[in-house]
Amino acid sequence: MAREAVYQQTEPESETEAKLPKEQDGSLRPRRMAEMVGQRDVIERLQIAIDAAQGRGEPLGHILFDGPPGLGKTTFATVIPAEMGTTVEMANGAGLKAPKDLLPYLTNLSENAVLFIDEIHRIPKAVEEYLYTAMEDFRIDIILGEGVSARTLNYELRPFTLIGATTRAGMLSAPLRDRFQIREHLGWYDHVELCEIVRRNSVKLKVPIDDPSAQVIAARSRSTPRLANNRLLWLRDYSQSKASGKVNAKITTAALNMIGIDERGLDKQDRGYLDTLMRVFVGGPAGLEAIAHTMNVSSDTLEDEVEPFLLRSELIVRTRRGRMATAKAYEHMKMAPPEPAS
Ligand SMILES: Nc1ncnc2c1ncn2[C@@H]1O[C@H](COP(=O)(O)OP(=O)(O)OP(=O)(O)O)[C@@H](O)[C@H]1O
Ligand SMILES: [Mg+2]
Repeated sequence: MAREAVYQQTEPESETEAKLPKEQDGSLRPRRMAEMVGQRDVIERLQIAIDAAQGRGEPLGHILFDGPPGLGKTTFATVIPAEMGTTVEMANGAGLKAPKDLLPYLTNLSENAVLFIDEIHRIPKAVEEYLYTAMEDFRIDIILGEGVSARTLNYELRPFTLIGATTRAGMLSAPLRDRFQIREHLGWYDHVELCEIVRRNSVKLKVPIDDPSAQVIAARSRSTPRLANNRLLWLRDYSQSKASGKVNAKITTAALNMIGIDERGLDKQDRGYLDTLMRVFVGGPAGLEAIAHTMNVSSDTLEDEVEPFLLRSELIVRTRRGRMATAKAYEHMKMAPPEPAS
């Protein structure tokens, strides 16, 4: 069961568990921009900005990355400081509950260093307001005391670059969003790019993968590098324990079938969603909350992690009255569509 949680990214039960799937492939994370696969246009624009900032001896403008989980936001936030030859402080929006939580990060930053705030949409308004002056003027105003005895201390910060990452760009307030000079949306990876990531990482992991096996993994990784890495890590374990270290397309397919990942890359949770929508709600329309309650998972998880891929694969559609399963979904799940109401 613990293994399933790692490889399949099922609904995390706690903060620590939530970190597990992400840290698992830490050793596979590219260290430099040149090691990254895909996102060519993003990389090209960033390289221009980095060159220009370095030429001027100034910090890079603040950067906001948005996009679905596992596409490289944190990776960019770690390779950019490496390219700049500077250091990075890592914070998480969920941990910055009050302005005082932000202070140690801001005051620790060395000149032109990077502050990375992951899940930046989760910072509360009071913290956000501190960030405004920090981002614009490299200054923070700390209010000490209360009422009539309150006084403001102005604190000069060393120039720095804020890199924010979010899976929910729409939840960011306009004033915060507008303070980022560079905004990049990370999109899905194509089949060729995923094959390349699998191939490169198989070398790092010393898994002797052939091209057909890499294709099987790529096809079942939902256009997401993190999932490709997780599938590859599982394949390594599986082949060591079941196939004396040998890997071919048949072994790869058996390994992925065993953890419930089908030929479209859907996992148990995705199929659970389709099953709920098709069986319990007779194909829909059904509201997100109702589906989430029936499945006993949070609606955020469904909206962020399950639905984007099902929508993109045209297995479900979102209508004004709720979610509906498509004919393609019935075909994929090998279920008979409901009789049309007469
Ligand atoms: N362009 C890339 N080239 C090669 N590997 C990549 C690339 N982007 C991501 N990866 C791999 O995918 C893994 C997940 O990426 P990353 O942690 O950067 O995603 P993320 O966008 O920050 O996701 P989350 O929203 O869940 O935090 C990385 O550890 C890395 O190994
Ligand atoms: Mg991340």
